[in-house]
Amino acid sequence: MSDSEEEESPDRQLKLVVLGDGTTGKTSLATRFAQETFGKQYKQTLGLDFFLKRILLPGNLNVTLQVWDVGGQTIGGKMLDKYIYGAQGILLVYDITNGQSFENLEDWYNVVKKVNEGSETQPLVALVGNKIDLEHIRTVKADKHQRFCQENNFSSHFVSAKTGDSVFLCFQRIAADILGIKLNKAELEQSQNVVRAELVKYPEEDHQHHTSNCQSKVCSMQ
Ligand SMILES: Nc1nc2c(ncn2[C@@H]2O[C@H](COP(=O)(O)OP(=O)(O)OP(=O)(O)O)[C@@H](O)[C@H]2O)c(=O)[nH]1
Repeated sequence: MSDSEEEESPDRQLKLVVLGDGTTGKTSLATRFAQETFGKQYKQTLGLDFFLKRILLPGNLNVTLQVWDVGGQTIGGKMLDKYIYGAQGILLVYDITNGQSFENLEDWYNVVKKVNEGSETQPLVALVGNKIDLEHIRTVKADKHQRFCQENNFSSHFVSAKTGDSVFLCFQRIAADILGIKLNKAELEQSQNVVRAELVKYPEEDHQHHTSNCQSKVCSMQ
C-alpha cells in the first residue's frame, strides 16, 4: 500500500446521544466540544439539537461524531425512543451539585435499555458528572458515581463544560472505546486541558545538602 493510500482512510461516523435532566449541562457540553464555546445563559433545548465534529484518532483515523443533544424535558415523550435508536454511544449526564439529576439517570437508562432490547449490538454507555468546577458544592459523592459505573459497565467521566476540563478527552475516549482503539498515555494527557503541577518547596539548608540529586527531584515533578 502506498503512503497516500494509507493516509486517506475513509471517515467513520458515530452517533452519540446525550441524555439527562434539564440544566445538567448537555447543551453546554456539546457546544464546548464542537465549537469550543460556553454560554452562561440557560436556554432550554426544545426537542433536539445536533452537532457535528471531526476528530482524529491514532492510526490516522478520521471520525465524525454526530452529537445528538436531547432536551431534558423529552423524557416520557414519544420522540425520545427515536432519538436514541441507532446510537453507538450514550452519554448519561448529571450535575455533580444536583443529587436528583443523578438519581433520575436510572429512568434515562431504562429508556436506553428498552430501545435496545433484543438488539444484537448494544451502545457504549458513558456516565458523565458535569460541573466539576463546582467541586466545593458537590453533593453526589464520587464513590456513588463509580458504583453506578461498575454495576452497569459504564465508562466513567468527570468534566466541566464551563472550564472545558476533560471535555475533549471524554468524547475522544468514548469514540476510541466504541471503535476498539487504545489511546496511549501521551494521547490521553494531551487531551486534558488542565495542566496540573505540584509545587514542592525544600527548606533552604536542606536544599544545600542535596544539590547533587536536586535535578532528579525536579524531573520527577514535571
Ligand atoms: N458552573 C457550571 N455551570 C454549567 C456547566 N455546564 C453548564 N452550566 C450551566 O448550567 C445551565 C444549564 O446548561 P445547559 O447546557 O443549557 O443544560 P441542558 O442540560 O442542555 O438543559 P436542557 O436544555 O433543559 O436539557 C446553564 O446556565 C449553563 O451555563 C459547568 O460545567 N459548570
